[in-house]
Amino acid sequence: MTPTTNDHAPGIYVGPDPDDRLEAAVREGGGQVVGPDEAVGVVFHSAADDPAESVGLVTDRTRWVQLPHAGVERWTSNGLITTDPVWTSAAGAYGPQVAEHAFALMLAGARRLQAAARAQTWDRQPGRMFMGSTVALVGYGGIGRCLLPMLEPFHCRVLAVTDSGPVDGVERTVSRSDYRDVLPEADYVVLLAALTPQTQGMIGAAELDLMRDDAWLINVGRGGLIDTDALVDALRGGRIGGAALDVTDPEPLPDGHPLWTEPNALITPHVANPKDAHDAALAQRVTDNVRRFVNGEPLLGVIDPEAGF
Ligand SMILES: NC(=O)C1=CN([C@@H]2O[C@H](COP(=O)(O)OP(=O)(O)OC[C@H]3O[C@@H](n4cnc5c(N)ncnc54)[C@H](O)[C@@H]3O)[C@@H](O)[C@H]2O)C=CC1
Ligand SMILES: O=C(O)C(=O)COP(=O)(O)O
Repeated sequence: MTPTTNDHAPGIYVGPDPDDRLEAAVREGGGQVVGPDEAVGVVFHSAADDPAESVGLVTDRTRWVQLPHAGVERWTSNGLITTDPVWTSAAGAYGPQVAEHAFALMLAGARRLQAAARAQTWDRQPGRMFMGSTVALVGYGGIGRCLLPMLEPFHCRVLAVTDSGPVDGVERTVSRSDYRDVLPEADYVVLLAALTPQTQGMIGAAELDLMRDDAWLINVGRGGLIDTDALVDALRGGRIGGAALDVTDPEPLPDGHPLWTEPNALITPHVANPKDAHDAALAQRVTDNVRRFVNGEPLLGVIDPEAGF
């Protein structure tokens, strides 16, 4: 650890294990790296996987805690998030890589890549064009904002579910409580919402029935947004076109689970945020937020304990 020369820089603890890259990110933002007892800021890196254990590192001196995840349901559901100290997530920081993965899953569904990869025989069943599709973005946060411009060259008609008002470049915006309205229209329903008590199981049997029978359900948010048993039934009954999921419930998806073998299901094992891209984006978020903390400016990704994200 290189000692900082500025004694007035706020003390930030990076833990629970040392992490050279994040310590460098703290110094880059104008903080100094200190032990947990002296720290006014705490930065947890991706190894901080046990909320209950990690929360013991937050002390009476702590004024700010940075989590490494965009989705923080494991922390909010334990009631560990407060407004004092303020807690921040990495919401939005992983937008480019996760949006790219969501885009890949849509194209794979359109072009039947999951079927071709499994076929092992010259079975010439064509896919379809993605160009000109109707895409519903269910949740419009950091990932949604990165996905929208990727759809533009494909001349997609985009519907967005958000309570933040009309979105530029989107044909129609509906409020969160009306999200079911977009389901019958979409060729691709893309789940990008945080997992909260309101969004848990938001896609169940009734919502799958609202979807077109050739529509694909894409999930890069959290597995718990979908009722998995209802999805398996809908796929078996041909009630939707297919499902491409980077996140599942349960997760990890156990070997032998029906989703592994459903012909129109495509599973990637929570890899939308590759490690190199994750680490670089988290370091940048830490630098940005330390700089804001030093300057008394609003932090990025402040978690609302009531809303759950
Ligand atoms: N597959 C992966 O590797 C990754 C998954 N994620 C997941 O994606 C989620 C979104 O990430 P970001 O866009 O960065 O976070 P974000 O916090 O910027 O966006 C979350 C969005 O959820 C929306 N939302 C909340 N309640 C809703 C409701 N009832 N109906 C519709 N939308 C609702 C919010 O309006 C917000 O726009 C995260 O919460 C996380 O669970 C994030 C990063 C990587
Ligand atoms: O940040 C998130 O919410 C993610 O899903 C990214 O993956 P992780 O939870 O860091 O393994």
